[in-house]
Amino acid sequence: MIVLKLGGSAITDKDRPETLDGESLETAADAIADGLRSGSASSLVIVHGGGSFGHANASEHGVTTTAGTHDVAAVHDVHGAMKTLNEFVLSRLVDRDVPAVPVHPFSTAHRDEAGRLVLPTGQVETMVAEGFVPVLHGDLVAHTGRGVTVVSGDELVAALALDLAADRVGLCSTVPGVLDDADAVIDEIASLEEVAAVLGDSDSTDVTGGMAAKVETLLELDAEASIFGIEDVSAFLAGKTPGTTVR
Ligand SMILES: Nc1ncnc2c1ncn2[C@@H]1O[C@H](COP(=O)(O)OP(=O)(O)OP(=O)(O)O)[C@@H](O)[C@H]1O
Ligand SMILES: C=C(C)CCOP(=O)(O)O
Repeated sequence: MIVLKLGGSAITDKDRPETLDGESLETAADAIADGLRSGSASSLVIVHGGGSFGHANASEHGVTTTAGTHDVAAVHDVHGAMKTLNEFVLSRLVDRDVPAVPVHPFSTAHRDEAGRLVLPTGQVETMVAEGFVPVLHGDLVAHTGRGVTVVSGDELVAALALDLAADRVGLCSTVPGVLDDADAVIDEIASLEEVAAVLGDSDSTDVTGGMAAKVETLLELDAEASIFGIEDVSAFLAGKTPGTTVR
């Protein structure tokens, strides 16, 4: 089982609200279609982030992974933006004969009082067993005592990887890996302390914490995870470990 996240900052144009980076999304979709055809990625779950969809809307409504809202209009606005992006991602995949189907976390997941994410995965597992490629996305989720809060695609990747005992976990982003203070790709990360000084937020509006939150989430996994650029989706699906490996 492979869990692959298409980073929102990689598949959208982060400088323009609700705009795709069509070329990058098509590069990723081509790589996924090739991976399925070659058999190297036959059991695949995809998650995508928000990029220029979702984050700005969430920020306008003051919603983050911990700050919630009970405003119905905010729910429709943020969840609606993420569903729009999900439709774009699905259509690029289906155009290439990838059997991609949507899974909207707002309708299935929630957070408990302590903020822990509860994500049922039975439907995802059954979809994969039946030959589909489920495509989840960062979203809002109902949060006990706080209305709704944001769930990042990275948190979904971690929950799916744990629950489905993923063999491989990959996150593509707008950078070729985690960069050191000289902008060189760091090959391996084994603890937060060794890289904390170079980890920052995203360059664009981002309510879920950028690279720092990504590395922190991945360090909690049993499986090792790779962080790489969109041009390396193909290599990752072919079994290689491009970019930065978090173990
Ligand atoms: N040391 C670092 N190495 C690489 N990127 C870094 C580093 N510190 C901060 N960043 C920022 O983190 C960003 C990647 O995190 P971001 O959350 O934007 O990625 P994403 O998952 O592709 O997008 P989204 O959260 O929208 O899904 C990079 O574009 C860069 O601006
Ligand atoms: C902002 C929303 C709703 C989802 C964010 O998901 P991410 O881009 O993976 O952090």
